[in-house]
Amino acid sequence: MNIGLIAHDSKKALMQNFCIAYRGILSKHSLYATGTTGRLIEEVTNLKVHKYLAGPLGGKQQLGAQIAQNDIDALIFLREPSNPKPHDPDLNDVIRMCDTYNIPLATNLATAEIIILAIDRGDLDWREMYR
Ligand SMILES: O=C(CO)COP(=O)(O)O
Repeated sequence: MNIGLIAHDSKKALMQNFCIAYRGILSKHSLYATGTTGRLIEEVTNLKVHKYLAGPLGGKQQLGAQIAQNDIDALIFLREPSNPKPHDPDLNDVIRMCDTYNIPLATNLATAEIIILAIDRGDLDWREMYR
C-alpha cells in the first residue's frame, strides 16, 4: 500500500510517536510525506519515507497530485483543529481529493490507528483492484 503522511506543526511529535509505535506495520508499505513531516519521521524511526517539498512550498500539491492519480491508498493527516493556517485551503484540497477518489483519510490519532490496523489486516487490499 502507498500511505500518505502529513502533520501540522503542533501534531508533528504525535506523528513521530505514531510512526514509532507502528513502524513494524509501516515498514511493509511505501510512505509518502510532505517534506518536514517526512524528515521528522525519518529522524526518529528507521523508516524510509519519500519526501515531497515542504507543505507550504508545494508538498501538499505534490501529494494531492499523487492522490489524483489514485496512487495513494490511505492518508493520515494529523491536523490542528484550531488556529487555521494561511495555507489551509491547500489542505482542504487534499481532503477533497480523498473524498473524490474514495481514499481512507484519518485526521486524528484514533482514526489513524484504525486505518493502520485495517491495512495490516488486509482490509484495504481491495484498493489494488482499482489502481
Ligand atoms: O504544511 C503542512 C501542514 O501545515 C505539512 O507540511 P510539512 O510536513 O512540510 O510541514
